[in-house]
Amino acid sequence: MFKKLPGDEAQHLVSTTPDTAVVFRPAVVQTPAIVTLVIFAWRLLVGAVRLLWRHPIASAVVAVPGVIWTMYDWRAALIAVTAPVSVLIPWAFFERTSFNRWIGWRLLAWWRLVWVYRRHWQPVMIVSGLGRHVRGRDYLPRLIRIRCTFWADVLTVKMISGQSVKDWADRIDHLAHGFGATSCRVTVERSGRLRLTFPRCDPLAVPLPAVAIPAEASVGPIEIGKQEDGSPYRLKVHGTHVLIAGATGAGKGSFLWSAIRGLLPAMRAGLVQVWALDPKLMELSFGRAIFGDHYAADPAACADLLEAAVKIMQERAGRFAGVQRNHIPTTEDPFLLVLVDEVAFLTAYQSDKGLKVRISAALATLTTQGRAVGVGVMAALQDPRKEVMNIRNLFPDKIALRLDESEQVDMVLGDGARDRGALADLISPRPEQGAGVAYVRLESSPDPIRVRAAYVSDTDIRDMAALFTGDTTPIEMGDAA
Ligand SMILES: Nc1ncnc2c1ncn2[C@@H]1O[C@H](COP(=O)(O)OP(=O)(O)OP(=O)(O)O)[C@@H](O)[C@H]1O
Repeated sequence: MFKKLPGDEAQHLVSTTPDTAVVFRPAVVQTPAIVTLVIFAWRLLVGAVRLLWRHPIASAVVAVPGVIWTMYDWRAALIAVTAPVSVLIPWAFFERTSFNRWIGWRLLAWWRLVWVYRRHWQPVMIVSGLGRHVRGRDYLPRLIRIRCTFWADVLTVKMISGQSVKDWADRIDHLAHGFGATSCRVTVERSGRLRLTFPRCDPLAVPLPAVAIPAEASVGPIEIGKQEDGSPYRLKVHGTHVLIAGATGAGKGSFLWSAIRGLLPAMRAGLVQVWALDPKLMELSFGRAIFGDHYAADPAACADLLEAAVKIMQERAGRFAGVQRNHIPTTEDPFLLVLVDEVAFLTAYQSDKGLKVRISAALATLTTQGRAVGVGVMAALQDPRKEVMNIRNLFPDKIALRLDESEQVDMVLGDGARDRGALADLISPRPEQGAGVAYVRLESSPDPIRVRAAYVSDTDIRDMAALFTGDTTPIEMGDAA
């Protein structure tokens, strides 16, 4: 009835645990020496071919001088080694960027692969639970490729069949500490393959000066600052709504002012109007001249301004219906951006119930219907809890600056954002290091990206106001306020 297995059952097994597995001592088969030798020779051959295939350049670096030495003499081999080195050293010193692109980052990637990732791969995978050790065999995710950039190691990994992205996202802490990095980000490359990013340094640790005012009038995307890979970070404001959340002093103002700065030429050309709601009377009042009549600070004036924006929106919707589905900014129908600093002052913390209802209704109407007709809302707030901001899900694009608690990250950026590496609660509270640093999650991508907004100083704002009000022709404003 039972199939007989090779080997002996271990006798006299004493256990007090009822479900102890039955242990078999494996049968020992004597292998002839020649078979073992053939197996080892075959493995050596396969290993050599794989080495040549995977690392042709490294193999050539070692093999070519050896071959020259054998064919000629050691002097020829020495020349073969020193000639390229005498080219590489000046190249590395004087043309660092191209040297790194072609040689430096590849060498570093190889070194990091050998010294960090391959060495620690098995223990990190097993201990974190991403790999399994079953009956003496390791089942590990495969490390397919490693690429180094100036700030991070980027690994391509093939998951074990049956694993999910969440399995990895839940273990970013294990991975980061296991491989000696401060954090780890997980993104999906394609089905079954993940990209893990381990930062080696923080390229956003230094404050950025304000971005130059664009020469051309444009409604965006507006250059706000930098991304981690050094490329400019551009924020879309036309055709969306943006929610900016951050603890006090996190640098919300730099996002608001960088957006205004980028839109300034378009404002001068009459293609954009920025309406400012400044209930704290601090942030936006500084450049009040830029907003003209479309500035409100006390809650009643804020409600009026928002309702005026709703009116414009509805009038446009009536006119555009059946004629056009997307808004194109013109001087007749400019893009209208409603900026709200500390929106909770107008909603959750508003003691006048009537005003609170009017403001909440106007904001909800603008965020649900405004983007197709060229009305956008950009709102900043400190506390992202639902009871404080119950319409936060109506903002397609979200920005999380430094937050006080880890739970707030998903409240702002949406479910799973923190697991994927948006560690907004760990952004440095030191202004020079962390103010303006944020994780952005766009409607179009589930992967949060880390950016830093440029700092628009008081002098920059004063210059912007002077530029806007100085030699410009007055801009046609809507009949609000
Ligand atoms: N992008 C930035 N780069 C460097 N430093 C910045 C940046 N943004 C702001 N700071 C610094 O951080 C300080 C606080 O910034 P800011 O007032 O914009 O924060 P906030 O989030 O608006 O705070 P609050 O909600 O209290 O108004 C600024 O005075 C400035 O010194």
